[in-house]
Amino acid sequence: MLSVERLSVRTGDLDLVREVSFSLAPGERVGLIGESGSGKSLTALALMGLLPDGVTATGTATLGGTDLVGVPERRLKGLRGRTASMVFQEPMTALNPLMRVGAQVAEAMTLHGRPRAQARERALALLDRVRLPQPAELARAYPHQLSGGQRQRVMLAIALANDPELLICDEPTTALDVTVQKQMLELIAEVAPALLFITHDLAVVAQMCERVLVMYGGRVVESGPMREVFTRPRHRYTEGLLAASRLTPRGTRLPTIAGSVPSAGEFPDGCVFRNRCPHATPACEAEPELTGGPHGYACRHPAH
Ligand SMILES: Nc1ncnc2c1ncn2[C@@H]1O[C@H](COP(=O)(O)OP(=O)(O)OP(=O)(O)O)[C@@H](O)[C@H]1O
Repeated sequence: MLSVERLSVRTGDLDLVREVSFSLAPGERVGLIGESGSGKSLTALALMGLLPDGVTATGTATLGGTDLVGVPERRLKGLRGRTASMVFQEPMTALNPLMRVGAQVAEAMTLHGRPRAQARERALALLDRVRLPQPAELARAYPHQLSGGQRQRVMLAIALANDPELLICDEPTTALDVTVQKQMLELIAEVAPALLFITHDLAVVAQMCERVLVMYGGRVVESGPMREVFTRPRHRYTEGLLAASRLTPRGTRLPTIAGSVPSAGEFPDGCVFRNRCPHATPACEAEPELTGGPHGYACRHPAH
């Protein structure tokens, strides 16, 4: 569905993203990870046609047969939100502070030609879909009257407004506290038609995605099924990322998020990362034989 081939992004004669290729099938969730400055955001912005002035993309990217790279801005405006939609890290800067949030969700649809009354009605349905309480009341609020988590849900409602084929999330939960972050991730996993998920947080990617692309210095240096990349990293940079992360390969099962994570069947013996176990306690640490398992990963603790 999304097919990216040799996508490069440059400014002047400086290459910022180099020949990135990948594909993403309908319903698939792919993580894009890598250290700060590795080119993750520019890759996403290139797919959205939202690169900053002076920064250009070459190569090809098609989504459902529609070209995304090298398309004039006038055409892109009509496509954006219907092909791919994006949710950014900081919703306060993306929302209009002077406009009620319901009107902002509705505007995303009227801009694409939907009649005003219909758009208003659907805006309420979307606010409900992203599990905002009392949508009719909430629609009349201004962004500053909402919590960070609620604003991020409004952004998600806007992103979903025109039934995109692909949702791109760039660190969508970094600014949220842990409990709100978890709820938001569950919601994204549930509503995304297909997902390209950008993050620094390997634990989050392990939870959300089936496949992962690792970027380093503007290139994709490694890609593959999440489990493979995280348990048998081939690139030294990925090894370093894993070592520096909270993930340690001595674990138990991932908590289930909207059925997206590999089931115990896909992970022989429930083999995954220890810190993803919702029940992990210091007692498990004290009893290594319970966390050993045949692969060195499966948690055998009776309480789990
Ligand atoms: N407008 C711009 N002009 C010139 N260089 C830029 C521009 N925007 C980004 N860059 C550079 O391109 C590189 C990739 O940036 P990008 O924002 O894609 O990284 P990232 O992996 O998303 O990082 P982060 O995780 O910090 O958001 C960086 O070296 C950055 O400094």
